[in-house]
Amino acid sequence: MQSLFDDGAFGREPQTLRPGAVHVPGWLTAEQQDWITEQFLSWGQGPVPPHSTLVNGHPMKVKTVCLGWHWGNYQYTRTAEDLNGAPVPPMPDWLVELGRRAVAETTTDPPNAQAYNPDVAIINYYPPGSTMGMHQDAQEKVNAPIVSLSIGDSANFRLGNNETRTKPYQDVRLASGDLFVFEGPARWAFHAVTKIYPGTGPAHWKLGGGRINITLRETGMS
Ligand SMILES: O=C(O)CCC(=O)C(=O)O
Ligand SMILES: [Fe+2]
Repeated sequence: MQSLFDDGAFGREPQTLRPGAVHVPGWLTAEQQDWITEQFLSWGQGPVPPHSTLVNGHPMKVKTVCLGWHWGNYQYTRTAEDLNGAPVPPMPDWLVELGRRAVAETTTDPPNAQAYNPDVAIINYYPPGSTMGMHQDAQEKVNAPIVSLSIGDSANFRLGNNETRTKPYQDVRLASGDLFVFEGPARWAFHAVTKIYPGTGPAHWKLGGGRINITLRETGMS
């Protein structure tokens, strides 16, 4: 596993959409994507099962599991209060390290990377045809970066402005293995996933269809 995430395993050029919003295509190798997919399958075994979080009283189309903290009822808790009450598994060290490396490679503010200590991972599975509406990641109490990793079918990711759910926004296609980081002036950007492109995932991918997205965040809570 150590060698799987060694120096040299990463390498594509970052593309800055706007200050603080950086896309790195193909950041994860096929082997890393497969390994993370195996972890995804084990996270799905519980103790908190993949579930549809309620947003504005409606179940989201994505199925979610969390590490570190549970996200539900617009708050972070250590147990899944809105589901089975089970404690959330801890954040694995390798995921914290991966997040730090992601920030180190994309930030314009290098001390950010050293200081980055994500304590929650939200792992979403998008079934074919699903979407996620415009929202801000707003339940965190600190300004630390959001690190997003995508595996499986490609998606249209919409990066909006910081104030409204409407234009101006920019669309970017996130493919399997892509990294997206939003920090600093883009940290509180509204964003959405407007489309999953069926049949675009890697041939080797164990899940076949759909998409996994992992976001790493700092809650600012203890
Ligand atoms: O799936 C994505 O690319 C974004 C996910 C997201 O915005 C979230 O989990 O809050
Ligand atoms: Fe989000």
